[in-house]
Amino acid sequence: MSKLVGKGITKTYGGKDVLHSVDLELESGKIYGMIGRNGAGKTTLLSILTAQNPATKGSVTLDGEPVWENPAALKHLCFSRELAQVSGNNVNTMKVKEYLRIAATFLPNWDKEMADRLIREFDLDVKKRIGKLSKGMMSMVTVLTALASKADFTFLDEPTSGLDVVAREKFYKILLEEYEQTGRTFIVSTHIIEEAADVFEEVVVLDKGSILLKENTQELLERSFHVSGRAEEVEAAVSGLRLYHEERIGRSRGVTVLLEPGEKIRDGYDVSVQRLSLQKVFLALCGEEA
Ligand SMILES: Nc1ncnc2c1ncn2[C@@H]1O[C@H](COP(=O)(O)OP(=O)(O)OP(=O)(O)O)[C@@H](O)[C@H]1O
Repeated sequence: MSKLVGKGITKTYGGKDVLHSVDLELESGKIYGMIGRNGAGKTTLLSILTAQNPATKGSVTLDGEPVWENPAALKHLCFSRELAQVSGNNVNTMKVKEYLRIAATFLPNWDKEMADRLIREFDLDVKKRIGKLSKGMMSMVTVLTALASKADFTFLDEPTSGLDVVAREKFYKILLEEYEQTGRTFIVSTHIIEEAADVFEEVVVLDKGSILLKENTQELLERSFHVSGRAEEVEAAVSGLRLYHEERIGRSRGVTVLLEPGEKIRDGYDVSVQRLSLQKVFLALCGEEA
């Protein structure tokens, strides 16, 4: 089993730390979801983990070997970021097929057959110039590049942002098929949390440049609850627990709790206890303060 390990990753831009000594271990054979608010540092972290951007401090290793300027390690990594963000004039004037031909030369495990199949599945016109593609078609090119790279650790930054709902479903279906057949590791950052929640075996929550949580998605959902009712009943039921989010309407109160081992919501109080979706857990963790 391979491990990609980031240790003490700090990134400073213009004197400001945008990543604060981040430690992160990614194991092979999992699909990770990375979620965080705008500007949390997701793209920066993914680009550092794949050695496309140097860390100001800290290290990234694959099975103990540094990845920076190390072709032996880099051939196992692929970072497919939004094409709209990387397109310079050179890329914009390229036809899709030229872009893919160049990608194939940079990615040592390129699977041409898979690329051709995905071109058909996404109905992509490879004769079109990148600059003339719609946002969704650009997303398809980046998704296709990531999947056909066959890299052991494949990072996708907002892969579904430009895709319509049909194409998004198709993307997750293909991702799961590929994962089941190959056991490759995928790290997917997304803002569209709910539709991806079932796909992510583990979820990494990044908030203001720090990792707030990295956990099996199912286990996280099993310990996350919303407790509501009359304020005094709720207070008694959750007394001693850490509250992540809180609403008050008149004499009613609602709170979100993430139970730690050994903790429980106290019995015997007149409260409603509900499970939360991943999106609600995320809102409680990264939304307004409790
Ligand atoms: N090249 C750069 N120069 C200066 N600041 C940068 C640069 N790249 C990113 N930043 C800053 O670093 C912080 C994190 O940005 P990053 O793009 O990593 O966040 P993100 O979580 O991917 O955001 P989003 O979800 O909006 O894409 C932001 O404050 C951003 O302005």
